[in-house]
Amino acid sequence: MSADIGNPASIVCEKLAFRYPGTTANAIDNIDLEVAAGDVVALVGPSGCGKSTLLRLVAGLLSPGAGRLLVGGQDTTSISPEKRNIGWVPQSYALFDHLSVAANVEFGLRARKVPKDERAPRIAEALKLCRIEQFADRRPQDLSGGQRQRVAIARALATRPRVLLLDEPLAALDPQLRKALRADLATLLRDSGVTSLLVTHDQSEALAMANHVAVMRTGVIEQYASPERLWLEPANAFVAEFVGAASVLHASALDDRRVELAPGLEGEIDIIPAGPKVDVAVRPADLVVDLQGIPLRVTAKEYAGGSWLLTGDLFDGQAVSLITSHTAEIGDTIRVAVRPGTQLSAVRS
Ligand SMILES: Nc1ncnc2c1ncn2[C@@H]1O[C@H](COP(=O)(O)OP(=O)(O)OP(=O)(O)O)[C@@H](O)[C@H]1O
Repeated sequence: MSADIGNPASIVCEKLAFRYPGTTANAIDNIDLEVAAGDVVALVGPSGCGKSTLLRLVAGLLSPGAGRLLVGGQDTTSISPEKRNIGWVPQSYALFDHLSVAANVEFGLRARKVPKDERAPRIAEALKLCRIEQFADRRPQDLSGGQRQRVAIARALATRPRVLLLDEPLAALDPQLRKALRADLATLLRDSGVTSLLVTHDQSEALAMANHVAVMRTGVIEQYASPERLWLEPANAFVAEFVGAASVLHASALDDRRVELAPGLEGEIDIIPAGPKVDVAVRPADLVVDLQGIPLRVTAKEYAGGSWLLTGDLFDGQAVSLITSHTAEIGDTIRVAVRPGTQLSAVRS
């Protein structure tokens, strides 16, 4: 699919900045970002980092304080939100419960003043793409959360947007459904061919759904890369910790590839270190319980379904987590080593 659903546009932010009136800091600060036409991109980061603000700027609900925003190569400064041809899927879906699914989708077309005779084929096309044709006559309240989400997406896609913006698209679903539906949603977005920009605060959702991920912190983009690159080559400790649930340890280089993460805890890294000291991302799957290993005093435990996520302090004070089938109590000391065969990621900057 589907050249006729939309004609996807690229999105380019050049030194984009925005400050809310009455505040002293920029909510978005000097952002450079290039989203290719047809790409699926996630904006991810902790609460308050500026994800929704960036989405609202692209939608035209806010105007940049500085910098430029181009959609399809065109500077948006002089294009009103209605003329931008951008689809918006709000977090709550904002469906009309008194209207059928088809009428909800038609609503978006009416709002865009699409002539009546063009509406029926457009509605059919959007319902088909979202695989909800069979629900055309139902009310949204008689659908599951996942199906309601598809109605909201169908309503946006029927307008043949050049860009689709999704604000926390899975937030209204319960946790089990969230995980089950994220692959479905990713497939739908890719099949639609529309450039999609989605906001999430959940790094695992961003990695699972997007082709590229912008990791944000306090108004800036810390790294913009494919999920794999983010995982393998985190630009800094924040990205490693936020995206990979990693602890960043200050290690000493032993030779070309081997490092000492803490006294007695050695591992291999993926690059030749530039100097005697190197920051290394250590993720929960990188460590194992090992009687020959070094002591770790357990400070927190969390059941992770068949295994435990244990967090603790190494004796030099650095905190790490590991996922293990061994259980331990808070306050216990266990022994840990780097999982044999693991290549740890050096943090480049
Ligand atoms: N209407 C507003 N007036 C003033 N400040 C605002 C307004 N909306 C957001 N902000 C501030 O701008 C910054 C960015 O907010 P934004 O809503 O974009 O963050 P976010 O990453 O989407 O957060 P969340 O994940 O919690 O939704 C925050 O510091 C926030 O307090």
